[in-house]
Amino acid sequence: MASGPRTLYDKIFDDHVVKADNGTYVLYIDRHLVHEVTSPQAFEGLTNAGRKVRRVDCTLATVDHNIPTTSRKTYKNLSTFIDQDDSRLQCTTLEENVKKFGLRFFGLDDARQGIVHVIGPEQGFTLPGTTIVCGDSHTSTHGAFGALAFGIGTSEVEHVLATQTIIQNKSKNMRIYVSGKLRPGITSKDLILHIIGQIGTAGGTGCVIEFAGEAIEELSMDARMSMCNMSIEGGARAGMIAPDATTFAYLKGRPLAPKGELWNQAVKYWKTLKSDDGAKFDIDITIKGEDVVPTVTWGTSPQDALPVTSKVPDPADYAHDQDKQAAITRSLDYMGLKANMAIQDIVIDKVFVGSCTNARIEDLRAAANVVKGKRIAGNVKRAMIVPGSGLVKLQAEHEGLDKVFIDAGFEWREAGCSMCLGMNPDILSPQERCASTSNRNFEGRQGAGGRTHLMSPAMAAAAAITGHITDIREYYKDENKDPATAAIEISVPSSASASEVAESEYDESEADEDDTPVPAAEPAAGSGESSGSSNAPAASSVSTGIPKFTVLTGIAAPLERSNVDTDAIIPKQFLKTIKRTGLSAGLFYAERFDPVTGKEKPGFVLNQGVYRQARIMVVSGPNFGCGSSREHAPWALADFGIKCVIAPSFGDIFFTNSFKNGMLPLVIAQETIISKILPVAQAGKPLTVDLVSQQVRDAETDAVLATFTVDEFRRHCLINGLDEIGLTLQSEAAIQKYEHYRRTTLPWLEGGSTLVRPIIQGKIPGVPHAVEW
Ligand SMILES: CC(C)[C@H](C(=O)O)[C@@H](O)C(=O)O
Ligand code: SF4
Repeated sequence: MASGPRTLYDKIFDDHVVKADNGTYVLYIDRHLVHEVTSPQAFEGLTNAGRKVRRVDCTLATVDHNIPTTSRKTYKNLSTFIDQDDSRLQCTTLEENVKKFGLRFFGLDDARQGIVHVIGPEQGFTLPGTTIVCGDSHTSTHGAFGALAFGIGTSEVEHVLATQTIIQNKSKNMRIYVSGKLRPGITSKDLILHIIGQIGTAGGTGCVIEFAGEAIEELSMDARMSMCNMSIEGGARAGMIAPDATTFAYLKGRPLAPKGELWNQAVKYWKTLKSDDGAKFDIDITIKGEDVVPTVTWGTSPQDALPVTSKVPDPADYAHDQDKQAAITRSLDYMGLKANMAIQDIVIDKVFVGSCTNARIEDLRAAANVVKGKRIAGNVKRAMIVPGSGLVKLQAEHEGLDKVFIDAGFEWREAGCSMCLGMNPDILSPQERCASTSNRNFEGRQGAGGRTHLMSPAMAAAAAITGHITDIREYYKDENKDPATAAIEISVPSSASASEVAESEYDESEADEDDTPVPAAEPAAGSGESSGSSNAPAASSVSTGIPKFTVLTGIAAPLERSNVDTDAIIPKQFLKTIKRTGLSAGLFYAERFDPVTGKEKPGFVLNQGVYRQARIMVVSGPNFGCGSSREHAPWALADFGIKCVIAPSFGDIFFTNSFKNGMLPLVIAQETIISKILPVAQAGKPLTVDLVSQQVRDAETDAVLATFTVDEFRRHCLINGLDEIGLTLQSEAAIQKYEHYRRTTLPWLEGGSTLVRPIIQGKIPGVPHAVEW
């Protein structure tokens, strides 16, 4: 536990410790969000081990990534609605699992369905001071409420389902203080892109970022969510903002927020959730709010963010930094851009307003205001508005925004992840260029060969009208609009705030009359009994085990790159599986195979000679495995035969995911890698990675090239092949003790009056499943 003045992160962390052992903590998880892509293997693991979901009342599931965003007017069921076989299988598998384990589920016939990070806050499932996880990297979004929210891999999803806890090490505290005010027309999306441009995609590695300062306090909840959403793009484990009056006003009256006396108790506690004066931050950065201008990305990493008034970088200016020069050259080539061209001269083909970053009601209002009374430019082939949830869609329609968009030539879609990731039919064609409000511009992210420019909703809307990237300030000037008020010009009917729409969709008394099978009665708060319940098989603490890792000798493949994201390690089309095996075919797919012929590209290291047998990968640059939480990345490496990756640093979630699969992600100083280890790999010679003696050796000469240390608990689990779920379940008494503490100290987090009992799709009277679809 932290002593002395504590940060917001320290406070929430300390309040959730079930067990501490030498720097390794078992943390209780208050809220677990589940979606179809990262859960099938977790539920399969539970089933195989005969385990149940510990807290069905703290778990909420939906489908979002794989679903088409076409009209649901004729929707009957998931099986008939989704054409793609693998997408359909993932969705129906989730549907079966929520039935089997008795979980709450918002399916496509439920107005509350939407992107997992939009629906949690909307329902009041997300609350200040809670720990929130999801098998999705953008779980950081929920930190906007002063929650400790972070993405996890599928093995951890299984761990949370089974134990309602997670094993954690303490992250570093980082503060990004935004002083002063943002200038008129500048949004939190510009601010977060600006910040990532400054700190880089590895800037927050190993940290939890607290965003603070006047400019942050002035942001609405929707705007705060956009900021925290992208803290993962800054490499952080989580982002958070202290809860305040804005937070409480947003939450009050939400269906799952506490009510009555519990609300008062909760607010009293929530008001204590701020960093103490004198609390120590390991990294403290100040950004001047007034320095932030409309910001867009030009390249293939979120850190390639520049003011819209700038020029595309020139590799010739980076002769002093060869890594950077190579990265810029590669990005320019992929993006089809010329060095030194004005960013505003970049002509676009498509526009996507959507994603968990920017598909909330305020985002749609901002975009609608820009396009009202206009038509999209002739060169824009397609412009899509994809609301973040069914309730955002209803609200927007209530305000007439759908009509504004349709009149301007936009498509008005149903809720889902859509073109943010292209796991569904909404994708870019090769070489198409998109102005996008999403969060990732990686190669192939929105479709193989597609080119993404990240920006705010207002800027994406302006680009749709002008046909090229546009400075929103100039656009507003031409329109004689005041940028300070432009985003809210479209009137909001006072009778229907988003929370009221959300509220109207759920009536607890009606749900109580529902005939949904209820797994088991919830004990009253403070009764001392475990309040989790499930109709699934009883818990088992049998350890199923992971492959052991002791000493590994094998060929090491060299990869001279930085910031290798998990989208590159395994692209989205390979995530549509319900298995953990057979993924090597997708490993580094875009780099290994020609997209048209499917033939191997001879230039990629894993297609060359001895490296086809690689057991180890040696990466020269930092931040390997950044981005998405997909555990498919380590699964694919392991399936290929690579059990150890050596790099100067790793993306947090990839790092953890590797250990859970009996693999070793090994952090070694960059100089040592470049001078001692990489040459052996480049010569096609074998290396030995010895976890027992913590050494990397030249396998032929046995010379020690590097020594290393690995967190003791993780090393112990790897060497002995221990399954962490089995280990954690042995701490049942500590978990029950914590649950008793939680029931008595933080009662608003419990079942009973504040949390609804589990509900199954299509079973709640009063919820407009068919609405106007
Ligand atoms: C599918 C999921 C693992 C992934 C994530 O973790 O971020 C996705 O949401 C993404 O945005 O790439
Ligand atoms: S980043 Fe995109 S794909 Fe991932 S959860 Fe958000 S909207 Fe969905």
